[in-house]
Amino acid sequence: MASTDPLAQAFVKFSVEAGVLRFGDFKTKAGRQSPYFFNTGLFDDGAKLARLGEFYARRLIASGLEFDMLFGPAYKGITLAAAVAIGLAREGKSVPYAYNRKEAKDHGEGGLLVGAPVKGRVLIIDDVITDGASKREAAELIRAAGATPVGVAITMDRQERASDTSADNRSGVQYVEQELGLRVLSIATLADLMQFLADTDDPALQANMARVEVYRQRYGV
Ligand SMILES: O=P(O)(O)OC[C@H]1O[C@H](OP(=O)(O)OP(=O)(O)O)[C@H](O)[C@@H]1O
Ligand SMILES: O=C(O)c1cc(=O)[nH]c(=O)[nH]1
Repeated sequence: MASTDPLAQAFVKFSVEAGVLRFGDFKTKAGRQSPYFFNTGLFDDGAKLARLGEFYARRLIASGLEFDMLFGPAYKGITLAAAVAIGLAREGKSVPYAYNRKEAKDHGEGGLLVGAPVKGRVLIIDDVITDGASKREAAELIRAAGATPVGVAITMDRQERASDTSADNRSGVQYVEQELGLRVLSIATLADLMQFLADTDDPALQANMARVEVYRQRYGV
């Protein structure tokens, strides 16, 4: 469980300070009461978005994963893919990016896809994975365009089972890796979050550790 990944630790700290990673009582998409929630939509100004793009870019470059372009699934993935494209360009790796509309446009240039032609090895950029259904849809869109999805980059891997009702005990990340054959890169994980709580000298933050641990024991993978 211990994590000493400096990029992940810096990212958790940044996310807590930005109010994106919060502690309290939150309902997840799976219907669980979670003691923490990561709301990527709260990277809501230019400085935070620029830093977020930098974190993704550094994680992607460190991973060694080879890709030709980025794809951001609507809606949240659109902004994120743009931020990552800028972050990568700042690291000296400028790549094309594209995104989709949720509803096809029937006038002007028309269609579902916007941005660079979708071709080659495509990396999907999104916020989180819950059960992986929307990543499967994104991968299908990419394949339908004649390109090859190779991975998904997200902010935080919650490392918890996707469902309480299915016999499948895997997390959404494991599903995407094993069933869709895509590599998943996350800037940080639940393990990184727990390490941050263990190390912080802020007692108010550290007080959340016990509840997060209970949650992890119950739902963690
Ligand atoms: O495990 P997954 O099936 O990938 O689900 C997770 C995705 O679902 C939500 O987005 P949603 O598709 O609702 O679109 P949004 O970006 O418009 O909120 C969420 O923001 C994730 O991106
Ligand atoms: O499970 C979810 O729905 C979920 C959890 C989380 O921390 N962040 C998020 O955007 N969704």
